Amino acid sequence: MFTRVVRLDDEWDVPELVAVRLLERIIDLQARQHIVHLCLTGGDAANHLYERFADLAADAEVDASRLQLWWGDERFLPSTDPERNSLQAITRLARTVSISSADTHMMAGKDGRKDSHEAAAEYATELGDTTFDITLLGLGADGHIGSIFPSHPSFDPHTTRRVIGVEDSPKAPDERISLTIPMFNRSDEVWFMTTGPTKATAVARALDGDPDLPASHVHGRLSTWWFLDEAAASGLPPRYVCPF
Ligand SMILES: O=C(O)[C@H](O)[C@@H](O)[C@H](O)[C@H](O)COP(=O)(O)O
Repeated sequence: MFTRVVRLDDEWDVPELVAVRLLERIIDLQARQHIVHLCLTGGDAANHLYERFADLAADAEVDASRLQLWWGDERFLPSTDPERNSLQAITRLARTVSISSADTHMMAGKDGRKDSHEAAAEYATELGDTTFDITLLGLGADGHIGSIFPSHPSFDPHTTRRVIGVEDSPKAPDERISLTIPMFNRSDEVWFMTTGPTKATAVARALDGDPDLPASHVHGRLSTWWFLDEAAASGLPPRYVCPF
């Protein structure tokens, strides 16, 4: 297992580069296995990626029927709420990727459910023994990933649970659903996409292994990639960052 840090010299390059690499990896994986399982996330960096990926996928040989989309976390809102991570991703990807509902595994919306814990239990059942080929993650300025926050009950690197309900989230909305750190770590590859100066300290602390940050505990079974722009990489020692 290895970690690689890739620095790009312009914020807008990160979504573009990750989209190109993601397309290449999916095509490469689909040449070797029937189904590719992707675990997506929410946030601005992720949404910019989905836009770029849709641009590229229009002319590429991605077989959407052999692509299963999962989510690492979700905002616990009514299923039609446009603020939901899954709806923001699908709205962008479906522009050119013919995703069928059978291949998208969205975390449940509020819609009459008691709470996020009920929705988390449903997702754990749907997951079964599924593991992901690639998990995409953003990074909060506080070092959160998915909906796992520092100094918060959601943050337990040793839990045996795979999916949890999250209350009193420091990032709105206050109720969420999230895969746990051990579940993220069952992914073959974990890709972090992070841009902007507000993330520089969290990036440096995570790559330095600060145990108080959830991001420090997340690693792919085979590889972990950090795709950073200049500003997000600005807190790293020169030895750490190799231009792509
Ligand atoms: O609900 C969300 O937004 C995501 O679960 C969250 O984990 C996001 O990925 C990070 O907060 C980074 O978000 P940005 O890319 O917008 O900074």
